[in-house]
Amino acid sequence: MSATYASASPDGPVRSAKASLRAARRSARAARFGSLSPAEVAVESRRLVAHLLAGLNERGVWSVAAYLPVGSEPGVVPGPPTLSGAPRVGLPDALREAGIGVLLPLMRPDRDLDWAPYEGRESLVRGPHDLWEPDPASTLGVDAVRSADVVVVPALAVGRDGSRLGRGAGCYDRALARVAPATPLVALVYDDELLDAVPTEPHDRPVTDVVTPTGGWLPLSSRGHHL
Ligand SMILES: Nc1nc2c(c(=O)[nH]1)N(C=O)[C@@H](CNc1ccc(C(=O)N[C@@H](CCC(=O)O)C(=O)O)cc1)CN2
Ligand SMILES: Nc1ncnc2c1ncn2[C@@H]1O[C@H](COP(=O)(O)OP(=O)(O)OP(=O)(O)O)[C@@H](O)[C@H]1O
Repeated sequence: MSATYASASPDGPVRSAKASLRAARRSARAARFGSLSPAEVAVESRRLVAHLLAGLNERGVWSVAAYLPVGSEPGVVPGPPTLSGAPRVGLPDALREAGIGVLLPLMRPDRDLDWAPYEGRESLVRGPHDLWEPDPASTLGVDAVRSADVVVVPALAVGRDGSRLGRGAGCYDRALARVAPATPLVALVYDDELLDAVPTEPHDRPVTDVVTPTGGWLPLSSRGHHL
C-alpha cells in the first residue's frame, strides 16, 4: 500500500464508520429485497433502468462503463437460474439495445478492474464472487474505463454531497482514480439509500449523479461539470 493511503488504517475512525454503515446498509437492502416478490423487483429494476436510459439519452451519451447487477443490487433481474446457467441480464442489454457502447468490469486478483466490451449475454463467463464477467480474452486493460463518456457505479449508499459507500474492496476507487475529472459518475441505489452524506476518505471520488427507481436521475451538489 502506498503512503498516500497511510491515513486509511483498517481501524481508523472513518474506516470503522464505513464498516458499520456498510453492514447496516447490506442488511437493510437484503431485508427489503426479501420482502418483495420477483415481480415487484422486476418492476423496480425496469424503472431504475428506464430513468438511467432517459438521462443518458438527454445527455447524448453513446458509451458507458457499467456493470451487471447481481443479488439484491438495484437493477437486478430476478428469477430462478436459467437452463443454460446464463445470467439474467437487464441493465447491460438495455444499454446495448439503446445503441450505447457498454464496457463491463472484470475483477483482477489485485482488486483492480479490467474492462471489456459487452457483446451479449452469451459472451459472459462466471467470474469470482458470483459475478458474471466478459471473457478474459477480450479485455482492454485497466485504462479502458477512461474511454467511457459516463461511468455507472455500484453503491450501497450515496450522500447528497456525492459521497459513495461501496463494497469496501476499493475496486471502483482504483478505477475512478483513472477517469478524467469531467466524466460524470452515476451511482445506482434504491430510494432509501440516498442519504445526506456517507463517511469518506481522501481516496474516495465523489459521484456526480445518482439514479433511484422512484426519484429518477438526480444531479448531486458535488457536480462540477455538465455534459
Ligand atoms: N454487480 C457488480 N459487479 C461488480 C461490482 C459490484 O459491486 N457489483 N464491483 C464493485 O466493486 C466489482 C467487483 N467487486 C467485488 C468486490 C468484492 C467482492 C467480495 O468480497 N464479495 C464477498 C461477499 C461480500 C461482498 O458482497 O462484498 C464474497 O463473495 O465473498 C465481490 C465483488 C466489479 N463488478
Ligand atoms: N487508488 C487506489 N489505489 C490503491 N488502493 C486504493 C485506492 N483507492 C482506495 N484504495 C484502498 O481500497 C480500500 C477500500 O476503500 P473503500 O473503503 O473506500 O472502498 P469502497 O469505495 O467502499 O469500495 P469500492 O471502490 O470497491 O466500491 C482501502 O484500503 C483503500 O486504501
